[in-house]
Amino acid sequence: MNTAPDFLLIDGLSRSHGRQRVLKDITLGLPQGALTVLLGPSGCGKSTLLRQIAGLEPLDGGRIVCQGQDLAATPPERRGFALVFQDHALFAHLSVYDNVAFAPTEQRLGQDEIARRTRRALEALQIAPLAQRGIHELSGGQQQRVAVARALAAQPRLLLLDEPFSSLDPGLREDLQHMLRELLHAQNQTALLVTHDQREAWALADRLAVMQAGDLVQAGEPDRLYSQPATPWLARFLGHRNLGDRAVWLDQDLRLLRPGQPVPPGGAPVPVTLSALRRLGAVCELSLTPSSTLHPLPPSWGAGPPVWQMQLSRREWLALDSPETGQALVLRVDAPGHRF
Ligand SMILES: Nc1ncnc2c1ncn2[C@@H]1O[C@H](COP(=O)(O)OP(=O)(O)OP(=O)(O)O)[C@@H](O)[C@H]1O
Repeated sequence: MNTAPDFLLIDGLSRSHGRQRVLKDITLGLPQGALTVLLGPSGCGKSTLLRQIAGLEPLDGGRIVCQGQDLAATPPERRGFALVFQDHALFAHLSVYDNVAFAPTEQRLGQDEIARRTRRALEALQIAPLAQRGIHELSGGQQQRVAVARALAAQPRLLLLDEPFSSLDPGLREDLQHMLRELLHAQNQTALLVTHDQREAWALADRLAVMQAGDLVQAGEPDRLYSQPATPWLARFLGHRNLGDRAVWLDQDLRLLRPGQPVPPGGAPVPVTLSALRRLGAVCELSLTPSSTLHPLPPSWGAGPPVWQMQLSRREWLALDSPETGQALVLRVDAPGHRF
């Protein structure tokens, strides 16, 4: 659990366009050094909130407090925030390298530090080979990566990212998400990233905030939102589908077996930890302890090779990505001893 004090407090923000209430009394803290992901369907108000934090959109109510200081009178350029919006806004007359080196140079850092930060950001975004190119010689996706690298190299007080990887292919996007997360942590960078892509949110978020139609539905640790969604809408949005009281049968690759499906050959018992499940593309939470294991069923439970049954201490929610559909399946698992 993150106990660091909030770096930024969004306190009761609202915004309307005509009769449409785009933001309804949003309150959210951004912890120092953490990446908070703001997730929600298209049009729910994410970008509006980001723009308000940046100082580019008026507030109809509420306040934004950064390290104890109300930002109402602080113009965007004095906030010390870096923004990556969907239009990139790169310096067209500068090379890729000079775009990324721009902020460290303005900050009058030493030559070595400028070069180090610039190189690190270029490498993280996998654009070092493009360093000497002009901006007009880049694809849209490459420009997007330059924009992210430029913002990272600035090491701002707060990094604001609006759908920063939207133009990229899925494979590259996943690589860059991984690199971004590593670099943000290495820099202890406080950041807020907006996306409507759930995979991106799960890959990146230290904290997750989900919006729906101008409301902040829930914010907190991603696993907590997943296992204890605050509203039925959020449960559905996150992919929960209750399959009822059924036994959970898993093969050694943690694939779900349907009733009656032939049991594949088993392997060694698989220790189940949250991180092991996540590596396998699954999410499991609530009170599954790190020491929980999958045990082979005793032979009396059926002929044939062993399968694994998850031993759980009490009623749990178990969510696994279905390899067939790519959708998350959530199963309610009853206590051991209960025969399904
Ligand atoms: N200048 C404006 N005038 C009128 N309505 C606006 C204006 N800007 C935004 N809106 C409306 O406010 C709502 C929220 O827009 P916003 O861009 O914040 O959503 P979003 O969650 O970021 O969406 P997306 O993921 O599609 O970018 C939308 O219904 C949008 O049409």
